[in-house]
Amino acid sequence: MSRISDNEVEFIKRPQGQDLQADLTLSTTVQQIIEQVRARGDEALRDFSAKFDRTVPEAFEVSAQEIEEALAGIDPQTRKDSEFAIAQVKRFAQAQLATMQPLEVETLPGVHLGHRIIPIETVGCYVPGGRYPILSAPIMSIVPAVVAGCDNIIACLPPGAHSAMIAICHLAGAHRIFKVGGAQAIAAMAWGTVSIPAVDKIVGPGNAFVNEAKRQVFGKVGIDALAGPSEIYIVSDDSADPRILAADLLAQAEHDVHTRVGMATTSERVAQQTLAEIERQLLNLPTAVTAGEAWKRQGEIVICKDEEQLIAWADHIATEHLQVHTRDPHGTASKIRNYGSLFIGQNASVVFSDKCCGTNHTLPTMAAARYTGGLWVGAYVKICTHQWIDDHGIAAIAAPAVRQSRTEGMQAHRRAAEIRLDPQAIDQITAGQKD
Ligand SMILES: NC(=O)c1ccc[n+]([C@@H]2O[C@H](COP(=O)([O-])OP(=O)(O)OC[C@H]3O[C@@H](n4cnc5c(N)ncnc54)[C@H](O)[C@@H]3O)[C@@H](O)[C@H]2O)c1
Ligand SMILES: N[C@H](CO)Cc1c[nH]c[nH+]1
Ligand SMILES: [Zn+2]
Repeated sequence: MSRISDNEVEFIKRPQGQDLQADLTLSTTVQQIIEQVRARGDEALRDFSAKFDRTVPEAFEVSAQEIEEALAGIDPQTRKDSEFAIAQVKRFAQAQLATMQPLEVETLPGVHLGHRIIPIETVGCYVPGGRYPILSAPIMSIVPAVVAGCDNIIACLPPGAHSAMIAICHLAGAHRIFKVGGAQAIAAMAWGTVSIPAVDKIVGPGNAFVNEAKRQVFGKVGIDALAGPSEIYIVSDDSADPRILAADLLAQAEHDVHTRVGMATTSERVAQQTLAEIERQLLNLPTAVTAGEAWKRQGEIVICKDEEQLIAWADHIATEHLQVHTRDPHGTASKIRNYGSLFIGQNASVVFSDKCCGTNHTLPTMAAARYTGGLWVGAYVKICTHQWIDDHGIAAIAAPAVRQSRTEGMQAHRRAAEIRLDPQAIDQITAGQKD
């Protein structure tokens, strides 16, 4: 098992930012938003939209005419590129779904067990708005729901979102689209309001408010995972190109000042050159205000003594995106356990998954990659078991069930098993004459 601590590696740059998710007021703020939406429905949604989005839509649901206008307004090349991305995400989701098979197996003579793959009926896809209109975001949440065969696919996006985002929600296959963002959108989809239907499961990334709301409504509805501010980590040796490393780190840093970006390397030279290269590239990066702040607050470069330590450190970080830039990237990659998605070799930049190669870009952050992968078609289906048992099966399993129930003092359980074992005695068993 890989356990490693900060003092075992050498920090060339340490992150200085505080963890936004650890902000205690966040939990209380979100709890109040959820309570208000639950109690006052659409009225609360209007209040929170005015407060946090500075705009209150006339109707929360996007009308057929608004969809037509959004489709008419989208730049033709942007539409083509979005359709390309939809096709790639669909192709990969279909291939992944094909790996999930229904099961029928006879585990003992007469004991027939199985499972079915059942699409979730109603899903709510949160589409983040904010700093950039991320055109691939609706695709990543909606397309796998279509592939899974969900009956009702609801999309929520902040009221200020670019109209192209509405067009892409529609092209991706959303059945209904609503202009409501943040924690209030999550509360609305969990509890339902007059305008917004309650869903069975909520998926999709978002800011700290969105994620905290998903955490708090979990149980009332299912959630995919907590996918917060983007993260990238790179493991490298001295074969890596610091210009490429810096470009890939800054690509994710431009998302948000909370983006966590970092690199571990076995090469002191690569570490120092990447540090210098980041400062150089920031000088002419149009989004340097955000990317530079993210790098200042969250940026990290560490030196590991060998590949074994590099791998242990990567598992410790459990980042959303892990790029591997070593001489034998497949060899290194095969030894790593904790990541949201793995980018093997110099060509596999995170940007391709972000936009259009077909893997889902909604991935676990904040080290959730220790226990989950990212959003995928499997998140939109339930694997539900069933069983049927013939007389041979009863002979094999009823006696142990009777004995265990008796040992546990669960007499009603014992009777239910016993009447299968001895059907002629059902009246005596249920009358308590065989207790
Ligand atoms: N992990 C992933 O897969 C992934 C994918 C895409 C985007 N992201 C991340 O999603 C995030 C998107 O964040 P965003 O903010 O741009 O969009 P968002 O849609 O998540 O949040 C915007 C909403 O937050 C609410 N809000 C704003 N200020 C608030 C406040 N003070 N109190 C309560 N609510 C408030 C508003 O209602 C607004 O509609 C980014 O951090 C990005 O990195 C992650
Ligand atoms: N990197 C984001 C997920 O963390 C997704 C994205 C889309 N476009 C750009 N970035
Ligand atoms: Zn990105």
